[in-house]
Amino acid sequence: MSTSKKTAILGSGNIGMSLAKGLVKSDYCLPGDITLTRRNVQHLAAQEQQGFKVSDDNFAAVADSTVVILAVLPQQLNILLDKIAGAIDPARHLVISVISGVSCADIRAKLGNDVQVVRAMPNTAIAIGESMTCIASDNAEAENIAEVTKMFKTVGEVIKINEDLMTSATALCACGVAFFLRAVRAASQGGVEIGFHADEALRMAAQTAKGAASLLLELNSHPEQEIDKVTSPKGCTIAGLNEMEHQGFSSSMIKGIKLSAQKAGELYTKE
Ligand SMILES: NC(=O)C1=CN([C@@H]2O[C@H](COP(=O)(O)OP(=O)(O)OC[C@H]3O[C@@H](n4cnc5c(N)ncnc54)[C@H](O)[C@@H]3O)[C@@H](O)[C@H]2O)C=CC1
Ligand SMILES: O=C(O)[C@@H]1CCC=N1
Repeated sequence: MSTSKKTAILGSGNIGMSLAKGLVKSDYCLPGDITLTRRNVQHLAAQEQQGFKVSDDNFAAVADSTVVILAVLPQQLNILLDKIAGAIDPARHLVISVISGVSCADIRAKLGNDVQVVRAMPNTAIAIGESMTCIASDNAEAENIAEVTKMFKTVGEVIKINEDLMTSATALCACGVAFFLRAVRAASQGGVEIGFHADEALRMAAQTAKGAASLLLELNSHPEQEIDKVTSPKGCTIAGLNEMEHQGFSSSMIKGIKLSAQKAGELYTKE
């Protein structure tokens, strides 16, 4: 029997589904502890087969849960909050929002001032237990922050930050998955040009990227420290690296992250 809290994930798209998968894979809870909602439940047939509860009734899903995870798009949120407001009991429910650009106060403005809200910004690597999740709250009790930390720690790393940095965390960590994947894709395309088949080039680039990230995380070192070990004098690494910098490699990554952070703050329109 599961001792986990009944959880409703409202909006089971890319991140909602990845989170559900990750929580079950890590044994945080059983599929039957989670109700997945979506407007068209036909899209959740496979998840129902796996033992998740599925529903298109957000109000009922909230009424049947104690933890409510909001995972719709920012532009879909107000309709959802209007629907569930009557089912939220501040004494019973903890609301967790993974929605970019929406503050805890924005959510309370719709659900009631007493409701405890925690924002969490995971990324899609949550499905395999490798998320970098940032969490923030302006009113949740320590016990609830601890529970959210525990939940997301089962599916990756967790850092608690100030809420005003949440849009920055979105750009660096959530959007960041796409940025690094594009870098791996570009490396593999380069690999094809210099002689490898596409599938092997992609595998080689991905494992190389994983090794590079692991060097930083496991040795606790700085990128330049590790780069210095690769760049032999008059060698081929520094030639390639400097050419990339001449073409704006670091600059384009920095500018992209700044634009994403700005955009993350503009995604939600209060009504
Ligand atoms: N995709 C990502 O990597 C990340 C996304 N986020 C945030 O998570 C949220 C969802 O993003 P995605 O999963 O990418 O979008 P998505 O479009 O894949 O998922 C949203 C889901 O919500 C469903 N939905 C919409 N209105 C609904 C309603 N009233 N009731 C039930 N379901 C409803 C949609 O059918 C869809 O399946 C966004 O706010 C985004 O900012 C946060 C971190 C990472
Ligand atoms: O692209 C987006 O808006 C969402 C938020 C972070 C990742 N995906």
